[in-house]
Amino acid sequence: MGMSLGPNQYGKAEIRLVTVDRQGPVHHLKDVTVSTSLRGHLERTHLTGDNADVVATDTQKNTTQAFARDGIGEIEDFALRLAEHFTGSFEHITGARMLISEHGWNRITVGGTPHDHAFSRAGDEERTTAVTVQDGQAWVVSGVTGLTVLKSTGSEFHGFPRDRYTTLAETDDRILATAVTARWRYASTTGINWSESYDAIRRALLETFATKHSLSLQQTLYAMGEAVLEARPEVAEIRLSLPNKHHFLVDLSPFGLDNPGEVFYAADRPYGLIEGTVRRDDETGSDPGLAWYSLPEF
Ligand SMILES: O=c1[nH]c(=O)c2[nH]c(=O)[nH]c2[nH]1
Repeated sequence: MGMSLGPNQYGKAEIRLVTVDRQGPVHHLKDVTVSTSLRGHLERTHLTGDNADVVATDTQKNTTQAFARDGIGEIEDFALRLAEHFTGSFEHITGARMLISEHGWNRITVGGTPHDHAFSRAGDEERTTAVTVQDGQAWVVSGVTGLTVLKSTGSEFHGFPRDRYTTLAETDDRILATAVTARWRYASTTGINWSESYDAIRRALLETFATKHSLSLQQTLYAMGEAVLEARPEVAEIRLSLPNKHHFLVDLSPFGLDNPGEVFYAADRPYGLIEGTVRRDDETGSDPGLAWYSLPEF
């Protein structure tokens, strides 16, 4: 039977890395998880077990740790540094994908003052980036995940088709809640202030979720993506994955009580999952298939 090796990559997954900038009395903390993947001419190890072209995953981990010695900086820059190092240093490694998620820490406030070196974890929200370098070209797809939001009114859902299996009541006032996963592809990989861009995109997502009167989570998804593209010219396209965190009105009638939108059951499963892309008409862009390949949750 004829066969050959198809697309493949390998690396070290979920390297946990915490750095402390202790140059002054006020320490700065960075907490990231890095996954490295290398691609290239790797037929030999797969077909014969000859490892002459294999940069060990242990070496990838060590390199990541060593590169953090003088600080990680912006996760996008750190990922680009690593990807360019691996592709530039080994002839048979022609591509690299670095995934980084950054976990937030807040300073503990003591008597109203932020403490110099004590922190509390910021919760489930993470800032993410996926940097791909392939044959000298680079793509940056950054994002946010675990951004959990809820609005207690300003959401309706009605007008959907009814068949013999439809039981859902139409509503003109419901809770809308989701945990936003967003990933956006930057049109360029240089000259961007990554943090400023991230903060502005996050703000646009939140403000639109809050202010857009919702007739469906799909409509809200599109409006959130549109707001980001309108506000940020550096973003070529954005993808959103929005689990509909259903809040069901509890039937209090067995207790002789009405329930005018006061008491809800927050179901965790199953959940609706609304996903979509918003892109510019004139965006021909780079190779999105490549840049999105193997991203978790898509
Ligand atoms: O915003 C929504 N979109 C749907 O597609 C859907 N389906 C459903 O049961 N509830 C909802 N809500």
